[in-house]
Amino acid sequence: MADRDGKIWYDGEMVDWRDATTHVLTHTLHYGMGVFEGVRAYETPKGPAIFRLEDHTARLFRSAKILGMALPFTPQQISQAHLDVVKANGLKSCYFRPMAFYGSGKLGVAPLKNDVRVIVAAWPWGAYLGDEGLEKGIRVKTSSFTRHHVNITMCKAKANGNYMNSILANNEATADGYDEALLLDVDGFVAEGSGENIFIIRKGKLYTPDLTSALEGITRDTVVQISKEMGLELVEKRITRDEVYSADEAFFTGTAAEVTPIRELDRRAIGDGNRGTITAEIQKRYFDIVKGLDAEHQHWLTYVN
Ligand SMILES: Cc1[nH+]cc(COP(=O)(O)O)c(CN[C@@H](CCC(=O)O)C(=O)O)c1O
Repeated sequence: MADRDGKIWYDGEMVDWRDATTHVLTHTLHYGMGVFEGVRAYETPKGPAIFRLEDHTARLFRSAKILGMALPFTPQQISQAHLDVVKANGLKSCYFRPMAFYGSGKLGVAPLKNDVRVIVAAWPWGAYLGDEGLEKGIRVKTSSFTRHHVNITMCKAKANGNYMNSILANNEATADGYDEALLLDVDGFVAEGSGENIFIIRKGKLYTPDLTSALEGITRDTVVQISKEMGLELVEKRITRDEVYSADEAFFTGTAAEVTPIRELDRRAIGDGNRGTITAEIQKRYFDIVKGLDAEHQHWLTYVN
């Protein structure tokens, strides 16, 4: 990634990719307290459009508030930075990484004297879990790592350090030949993927875990809206791993993962082991919306030009 061309928005300035660096004594590099987002822009008939930009910016600020970080820019400035980065790099579609971190200046646990730095980077990024995964579904393993207890770290903050838990889970799953991990909460109920929320479908009803130990996903919220428009009953409840085993369909949602079917959990085929029909419909509606092909959901799109 470091050898790319292009520009990155860094503390209010557009800098060359290679110059977007930080000191090795950057506080967040040592202690992991920072906040970030994953946002996507898609190519639409009216040019690039950023999906639910304001919602992502709002979550970035919510995450910072939860951690007690004061961001040195307004939400409007951060949202505008996304638009500027697309233009500066001439991107038609992309994945954004806005991130706020404590700079160098003082090491020691408390970052009180460290300035907060902010970047917005963007690059082309295809299917997070692979094109084949989008079409045929992915193989998932229940992780031996438990999702954080809600009072050990702040699960509603999309915080850099939270992702050590996700990395451990994802690394374990992929090392064992799976595509992604599913994490259980401290009580053994399904929480979420290492970077996604999860839905299951049984007898035509949609179920998703309540948000106790999971990130409040924007894609999850989009799918909740889509399911209502499809007339599907949606139940938010505690879900056990064997309810996933017994499901007719299952899928992950996330900005990076989009809507990725799960064809297998722990070597149990979900349904017939293929992308389910309801999943396929939700996935199609999702992609029509993000690609500007759905007139009813233009309010979720911020057009760059
Ligand atoms: C733990 C977690 N749970 C749920 C979600 C879904 O949230 P949303 O994108 O708002 O629907 C994400 C996003 N994971 C982001 C980071 C992936 C990565 O860093 O790699 C993403 O999908 O961009 C998570 O990281």
